[in-house]
Amino acid sequence: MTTLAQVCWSLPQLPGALTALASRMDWPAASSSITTPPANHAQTADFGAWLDWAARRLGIDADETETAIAELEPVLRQAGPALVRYLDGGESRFVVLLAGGRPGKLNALGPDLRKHRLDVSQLRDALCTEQERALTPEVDALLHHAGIAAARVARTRKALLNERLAARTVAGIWLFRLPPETDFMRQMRDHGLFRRTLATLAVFAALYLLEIAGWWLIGRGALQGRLDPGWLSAWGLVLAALIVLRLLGGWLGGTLAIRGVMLLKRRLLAGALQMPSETIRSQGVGQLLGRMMESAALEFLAVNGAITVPIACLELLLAAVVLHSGAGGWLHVALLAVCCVVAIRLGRRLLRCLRNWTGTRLELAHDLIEQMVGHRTRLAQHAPESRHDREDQLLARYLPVSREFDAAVAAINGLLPRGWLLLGIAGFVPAIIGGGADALQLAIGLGGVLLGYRAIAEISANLPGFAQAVVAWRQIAPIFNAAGPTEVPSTFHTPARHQDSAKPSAVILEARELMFHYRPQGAAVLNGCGLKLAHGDRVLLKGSSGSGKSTLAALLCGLRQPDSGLLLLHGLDKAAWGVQAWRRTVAAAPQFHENYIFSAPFAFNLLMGRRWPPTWEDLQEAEQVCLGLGLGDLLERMPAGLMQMVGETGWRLSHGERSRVFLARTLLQEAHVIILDESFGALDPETLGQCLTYVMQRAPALVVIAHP
Ligand SMILES: Nc1ncnc2c1ncn2[C@@H]1O[C@H](COP(=O)(O)OP(=O)(O)OP(=O)(O)O)[C@@H](O)[C@H]1O
Repeated sequence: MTTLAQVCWSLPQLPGALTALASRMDWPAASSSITTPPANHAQTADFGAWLDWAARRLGIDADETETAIAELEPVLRQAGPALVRYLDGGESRFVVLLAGGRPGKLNALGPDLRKHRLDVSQLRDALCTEQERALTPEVDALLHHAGIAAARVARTRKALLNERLAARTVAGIWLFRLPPETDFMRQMRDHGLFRRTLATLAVFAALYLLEIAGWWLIGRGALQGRLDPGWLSAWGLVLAALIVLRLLGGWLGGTLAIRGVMLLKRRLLAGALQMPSETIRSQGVGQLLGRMMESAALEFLAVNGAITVPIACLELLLAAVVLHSGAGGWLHVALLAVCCVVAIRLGRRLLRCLRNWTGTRLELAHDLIEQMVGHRTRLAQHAPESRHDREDQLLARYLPVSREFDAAVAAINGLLPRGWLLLGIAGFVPAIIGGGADALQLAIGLGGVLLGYRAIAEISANLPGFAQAVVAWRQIAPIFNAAGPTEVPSTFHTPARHQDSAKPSAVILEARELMFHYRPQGAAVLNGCGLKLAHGDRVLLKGSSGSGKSTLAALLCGLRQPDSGLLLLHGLDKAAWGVQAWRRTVAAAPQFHENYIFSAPFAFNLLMGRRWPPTWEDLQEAEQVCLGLGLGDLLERMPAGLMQMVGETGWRLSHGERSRVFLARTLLQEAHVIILDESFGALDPETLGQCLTYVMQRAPALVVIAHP
């Protein structure tokens, strides 16, 4: 039996373990090199940050999961590929899990680079050892007190420990998953979508063939007067098989849709988060919201019709084969082809109408949101009689377009299936008049017409949804394509902490000859701009409105990239740091109108730049910072204190309170450089004095943008 010691890896061996796993799994950047994790691995956050970096170097995501001990075994069985950390005599040990496994067994990659089967209970016990050890004296005391017989002590102790531990959680399991920005085909392949599509189509093809066989059995038996028990039982068997196949096809199609939608949603979310801020700004909330609503059309199609339309096309092909062998022969096939041509033309018309309708609808949605956001301004400044002029104009444009779209849908739903029935019946006329067809051929022809009717009815019902998805795709493709691989620095940097930068006079941030344009042809907003910031520096940046102060702040904190010039943080550029580490080290509070209080607990609004959920120490520090910024009174007044819901739907903070939350949020980021962009404007002189003193005490290096 494989023991845990045979498959475990030590901390220095981890880079080797991960690269071996990467090449085994064919991860997108499997050949990238990774450095050894920080020696001080007891700090979980540091190790997590290293693993996150190492996984991203190899082209994968590492998601840490925390699981209840009661659920641990099933979670471990489903986890691979994954990394599990446990403690052995105070030392961290790691197990690399591969996908798959048998009941009760895990597939683990050992240091000999071979696959081993490991009992899941061994790993579970190793993960729970520490917690079990802490509980054992208490449980033993209970057993002693209850006078449990010596022979039963071990079993009872185990049962009691299991019960006590069930609700506790275990951390240290990292699941490796392809990131949503990976090539979509690769993701579909890895999630088995191609295999499932083929299996679904194969099941439906078998289903239709069986259906035809069923007709053939019953039709031939009836026409030849041979409906004996043997024929009937064969027909019954075919019907039973049809039910099973239909259930199987439905299940396959359903799971295919759910997996497809999940992948699509992850990708869209990743794309939305990676969209350049300039694109987001230039499109406005309304348009973007409209686009995201469009994605619902794609989802609806995936769940309801993505597989139905191809299956209906398959059915149509079968109908053509059956019709060809029936009384109508080639005439029926030709009539079916005519029906398909009409369907294509109607489909194209529908697509055109839908594009117009969607464009107008999105414009309407965008306008509505603009009106809602600016409602108070409109109430105060817009003459009441002309307040709804624009809405009226948009509605006047929307109504005819909407009517045209409805007519196109009605034409497809009403005309196509019924039209085919008429054509199908007309296709029998020459055979009946000529008298060349026997009853069997007529029956086959009729079966073909009905099969074609079912397929055409299915296509017509799903065509509007299909067209909607095509149009929606044009809307959301930019979001889908915005998700791309992010640059991962070649070396790992331990997350920033105040004390790391605390060497007096050490230069933290240096900018030389920075140049920046918002538009390639426009004038430079910054030209030849330089700055040197050392630990303990306090810099006031002032200048006329529009002179580029906020732009410089955006360059320094890594929100924007300079067109030319040199920007170094602790002597390294942004490529070496990676965007995330850079932005953790240089924190900026945007101007008031660009900052936001989220509808969430007050503590979330304070600590969102550090981590969430918070540790106990985070909450204590957040409270201290609030006291330092004069928010202690507010904390006392809010019934739930730090956990009070604030924002649009919660406790409404005053202008000055908001500005101090923005200050606290930035200070709590543990950055080396703090940049405050006009953060004190809303404060009365006394509070301003208190906040400025506190910020000066706390910030390792400070840049204040202000109009003093
Ligand atoms: N996204 C943008 N696209 C084009 N031009 C922009 C953009 N953002 C800012 N600008 C322009 O760049 C110039 C510098 O803007 P910036 O916000 O940096 O000035 P500022 O010194 O911070 O001004 P203020 O003191 O008024 O806040 C301004 O002329 C502004 O209109």
